[in-house]
Amino acid sequence: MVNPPLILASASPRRRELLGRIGIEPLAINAADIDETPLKGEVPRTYAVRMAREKAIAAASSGAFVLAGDTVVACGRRILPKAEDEATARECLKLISGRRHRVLSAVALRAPGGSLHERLSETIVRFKCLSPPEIDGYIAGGEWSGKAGGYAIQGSAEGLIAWISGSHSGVMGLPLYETRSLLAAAGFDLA
Ligand SMILES: Cc1cn([C@H]2C[C@H](O)[C@@H](COP(=O)(O)OP(=O)(O)OP(=O)(O)O)O2)c(=O)[nH]c1=O
Repeated sequence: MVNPPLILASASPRRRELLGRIGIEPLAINAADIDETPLKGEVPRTYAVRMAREKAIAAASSGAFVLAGDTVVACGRRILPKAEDEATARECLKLISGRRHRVLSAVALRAPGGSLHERLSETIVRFKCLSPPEIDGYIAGGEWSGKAGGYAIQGSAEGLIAWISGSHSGVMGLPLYETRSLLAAAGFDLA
């Protein structure tokens, strides 16, 4: 069976790499530029799914599958920002130090006919209690840049993570189990 083309609606090189791990090479990358402001009172899981869905809709292309993802780090009901500067990254690390937080990673698929389907992965992560020198060292390394919650599990932060329950690929940005099952349910041939 020949699949319709698949477009990845993401500027994230990690999402492309993760997709490659399950043998899928997108025909094109069409990063969606959407308003990522959470709605008033919006809870993290609803927000993550809505963002993934809106990215898939924004990159819609007739006759193609469009895949999008969104990864949100949450402390209780609080949605942590994507760290774009050192001060934000530092604030996030102080908040998640020594306690559990959740990583909600949503994936949305727009099928060639226009129907939309989503899946959500939820992972619980616990960092060790971070000392001030550990926080300084992590900040100096710069791996936090552009990452939700101010860290990247795929880098040196893994040495600071005491425990994780859920999906490692989900924390990185694209939950592969959910992605595969979403594609299979929509009739994409993964053979
Ligand atoms: C927590 C965590 C997040 N991240 C990344 C994944 C996402 O790229 C980013 C969260 O932002 P997203 O808005 O999910 O994605 P993005 O802006 O990078 O890309 P696009 O919207 O174009 O698809 O944080 C990691 O790479 N590792 C981690 O451990």
